[in-house]
Amino acid sequence: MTEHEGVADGVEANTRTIEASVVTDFSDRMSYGGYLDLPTLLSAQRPISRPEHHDELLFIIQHQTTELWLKLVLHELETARDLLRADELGKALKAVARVKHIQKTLTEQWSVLATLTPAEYAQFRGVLGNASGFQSYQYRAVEFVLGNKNARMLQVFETDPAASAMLRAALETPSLYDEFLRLLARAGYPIPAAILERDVTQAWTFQPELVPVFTEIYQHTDEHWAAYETCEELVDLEDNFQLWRFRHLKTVERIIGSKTGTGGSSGATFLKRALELTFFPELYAVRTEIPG
Ligand code: HEM
Ligand SMILES: N[C@@H](CC(=O)c1ccccc1NC=O)C(=O)O
Repeated sequence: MTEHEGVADGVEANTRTIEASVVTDFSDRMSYGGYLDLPTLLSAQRPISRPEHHDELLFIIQHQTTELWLKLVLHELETARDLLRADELGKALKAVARVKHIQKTLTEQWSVLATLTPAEYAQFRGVLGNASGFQSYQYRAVEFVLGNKNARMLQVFETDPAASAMLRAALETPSLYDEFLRLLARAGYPIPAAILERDVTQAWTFQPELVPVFTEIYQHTDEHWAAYETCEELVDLEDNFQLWRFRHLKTVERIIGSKTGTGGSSGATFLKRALELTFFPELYAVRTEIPG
């Protein structure tokens, strides 16, 4: 046993001796909480139910952690898109790999919220008014970067100039898929000019002329390895995105059944329709074309 400032510690006391070299004076130094701005972060959970409902904190933290991860997803996808524009394919794939791990974390995270029962949620759902995840501008920006553009989604942000400006920029910027196709064209792949010059503010729709291009890539993978690998990474992104949507739907069904949403939609029925949206339809169509 060792003695430290008169307090017994060590193995017997089941405490750890703090080494003398450990820094304790932060009057003039960067600290953990200072660097991370914890006072701001940890004062941003403000339940509004009165009397305060125990489970509202879970609800808030589930959403805030999702928004934090979405901030990083957006940052990485924008970087990946810019790297594709600069013909830096390897670096772009590195960013996509990180996004895939975040998506898995976000999908897993639904199990925490699923511990909220219908009766518990009903006790504070009323205070949410018309607030809804439908108004998540970061979620919408991620959909836009992946190519599912929809100018009508900007309507709900009319009273939020910063969110509107951010989303309008995302709407008007070529998507990750647009930049991949442009990269393929620069590398000599026969991507039709009309696709390369498309109005990038419109939602991507299925382009049958691309399927033979991808079929060639998928049938002769050795000759087209970089393109092939990128295609499969994009399919992973879409697959992961759909899994998140599916878990959202199933969590919603178990908590509010088929009630209408606070955002004004039909609820689960509306969310089910999102499962039919697709980012990279040609990369799924190519599967049908592989002989065998
Ligand atoms: C008790 C938990 C939840 C319920 C009951 C719920 C319910 C709903 C409903 C009914 C909608 C449709 C829009 C509406 O009319 O409100 C919706 C949309 C949405 N929610 Fe949730 N939600 C829950 C948790 C979450 C969480 C934790 C997130 C994470 C940020 C989230 C993100 C979204 C997004 C992004 C949309 C728009 C989806 C789309 O456009 O397809 N939701 N939610
Ligand atoms: N749309 C949900 C409410 C909801 O989940 C929500 C409310 C405020 C802030 C974020 C939310 N999350 C997802 O929609 C509902 O209808 O119960």
